[in-house]
Amino acid sequence: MTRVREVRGWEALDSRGRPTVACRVLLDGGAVGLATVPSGASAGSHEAVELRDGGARYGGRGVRTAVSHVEGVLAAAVAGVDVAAVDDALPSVASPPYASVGANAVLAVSVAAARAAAADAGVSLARHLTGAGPLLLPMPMVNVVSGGAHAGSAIDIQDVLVVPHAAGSFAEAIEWASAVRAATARLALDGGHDAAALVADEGGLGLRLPTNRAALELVVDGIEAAGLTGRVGLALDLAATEFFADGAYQLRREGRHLTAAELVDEVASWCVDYPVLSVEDPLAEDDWAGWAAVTARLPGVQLVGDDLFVTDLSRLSRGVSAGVANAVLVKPNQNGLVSGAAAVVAAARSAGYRTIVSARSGETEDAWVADLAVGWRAGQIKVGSTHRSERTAKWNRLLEFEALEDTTFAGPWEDVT
Ligand SMILES: C=C(OP(=O)(O)O)C(=O)O
Ligand SMILES: [Mg+2]
Repeated sequence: MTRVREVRGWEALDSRGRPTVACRVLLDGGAVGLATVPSGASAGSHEAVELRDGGARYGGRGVRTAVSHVEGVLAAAVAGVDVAAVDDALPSVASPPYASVGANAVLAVSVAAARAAAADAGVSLARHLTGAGPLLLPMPMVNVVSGGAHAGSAIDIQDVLVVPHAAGSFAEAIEWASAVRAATARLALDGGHDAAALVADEGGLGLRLPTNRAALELVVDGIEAAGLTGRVGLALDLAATEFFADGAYQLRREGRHLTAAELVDEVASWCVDYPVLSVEDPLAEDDWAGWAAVTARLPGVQLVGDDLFVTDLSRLSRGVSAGVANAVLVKPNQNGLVSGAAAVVAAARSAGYRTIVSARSGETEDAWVADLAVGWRAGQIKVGSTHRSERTAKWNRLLEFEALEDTTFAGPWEDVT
């Protein structure tokens, strides 16, 4: 048993230039763990609650109050506690959704403690979580074209991503994704798009295209131009909650207002016309009926609940009981605790749902989410594009594992146990 000696917190910056919570946990014996937490733009309303200061600083987005809770009530709750039991002690101060202390404060302590425990054991966080045996590297989903809240609504849907499903290694998967992004960017420039406006929040191409379908078409053309047809497929994140308003799905770029049934028809037609392997949040976060309809309609497609499940056990079990979706996006800051997100991974796996560990659109250079994806044997990971350092930090962490450790690479859509 190694006890927590000290918890410190401070305000750092994320990739959108907004404040975020950073934390250092120091253990008896000298091991330390540091962590900075990310932040979403298309956040679900059922997520654990970020605490922001309000007022004038940083447009109200300061996190000094959350930091004061890190160094105050949260530090007091874990002082002298076995580092392995930190996640059990944190909820004694506040319970989900952590509105009083801030899930950004709670997660910072939780991740820093997990890192400190790994450091104390002399291993990486991934190794600490996964135990002995080869590390399982996840199949990446890589953003190529961005829209929605990540790209000034250039298109309505949020992400058109690629899945290099035939790649034989993680490094090859990233190389292929990079080739597709480069080819897609070239096609966009040839088509007259403004190079200066290209890079969106997650490093994807923020292209003002006439329709959503045009974005899929362009990336498929990029796959072909890169010579990777049949080896790289598409994944979509509609983030449909963001364009659901007044009882309809508002595709503003196209001037169309769709019912859930019409949107399901639209998505189903994309899945017929393009090599779509995975669709995230095709319906809004509380549209359980629409979700049931899309699940019945597209049994062969990976259907991922992000805003639907918000890395929450009770929402996931409602989905499992209703037979809704077949995969869960796992964002630790939606939950608030590393152990809470791990429990969602375990529950998903026992229900036969796939798991995709995900970063947020507001990130930092910190790469702990890559360690969690490996440590939990999640099978898939989504952290944005191959551009912007807060994205490459995660890919580079996985490339480092592949270069230096005994690893296996998650095959295409391999069911991981
Ligand atoms: C990463 C995502 O976006 P955000 O962090 O803005 O919620 C997502 O919706 O999957
Ligand atoms: Mg999403």
